Amino acid sequence: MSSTTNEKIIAAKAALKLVEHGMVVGLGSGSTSAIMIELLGKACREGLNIKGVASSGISEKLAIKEGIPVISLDVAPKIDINIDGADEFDTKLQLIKGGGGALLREKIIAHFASKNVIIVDSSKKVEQLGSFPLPIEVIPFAQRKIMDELGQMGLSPQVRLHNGKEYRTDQHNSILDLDIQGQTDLETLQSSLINIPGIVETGLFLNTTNLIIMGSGNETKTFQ
Ligand SMILES: O=C[C@H](O)[C@H](O)[C@H](O)COP(=O)(O)O
Repeated sequence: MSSTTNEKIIAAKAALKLVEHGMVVGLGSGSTSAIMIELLGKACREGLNIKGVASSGISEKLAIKEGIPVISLDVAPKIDINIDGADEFDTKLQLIKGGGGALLREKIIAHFASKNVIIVDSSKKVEQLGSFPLPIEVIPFAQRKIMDELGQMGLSPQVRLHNGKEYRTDQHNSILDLDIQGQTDLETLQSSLINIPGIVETGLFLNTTNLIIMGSGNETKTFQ
């Protein structure tokens, strides 16, 4: 097993301790969240009584396979805890997410969750966000014009591809990956992007996270 995978498992095991009987749990997306879902599934099979709200079709399928009762956000009375991964984080608990294209539902769940816990391996910690291109979800109808505007803003948008075709999200939208290196005012960047009609959401998670659990070697480090 790679040291990165080991760190993801260590972080997920630490997060599992925060999940209590009766909770509604937000299920993140990506490889670290998949490890979390597998751990939750095992705990459910051993008697833990929780319900999950999935942030992507892939996570929903995995959760069902693992035996976690999955409910839709609409019928969830509340989300007690949301456990998700990240592509980058800084010590101000700001994140870039969406490497796997699930940023929109992830952000919706993060907004409605009482507590947001991010689990990561140590490669995800950065001084300043932006080495990882920022994913944004856009309506395909407006994609070309949005790309022109983002190009003028110096953000070098790239259309995300999958198997040689344009990638589509669970909502059938496109993902553009932006170069935000050197951008220090992330709140303003978020506002500028979200104010462009046709941009549905961005992968900047600036004010949602309560706790980050990072696997570091054989230990965990926390940021809160
Ligand atoms: O869209 C995907 C999500 O934001 C993931 O949580 C993020 O890409 C991190 O994924 P991983 O745990 O595979 O590094």
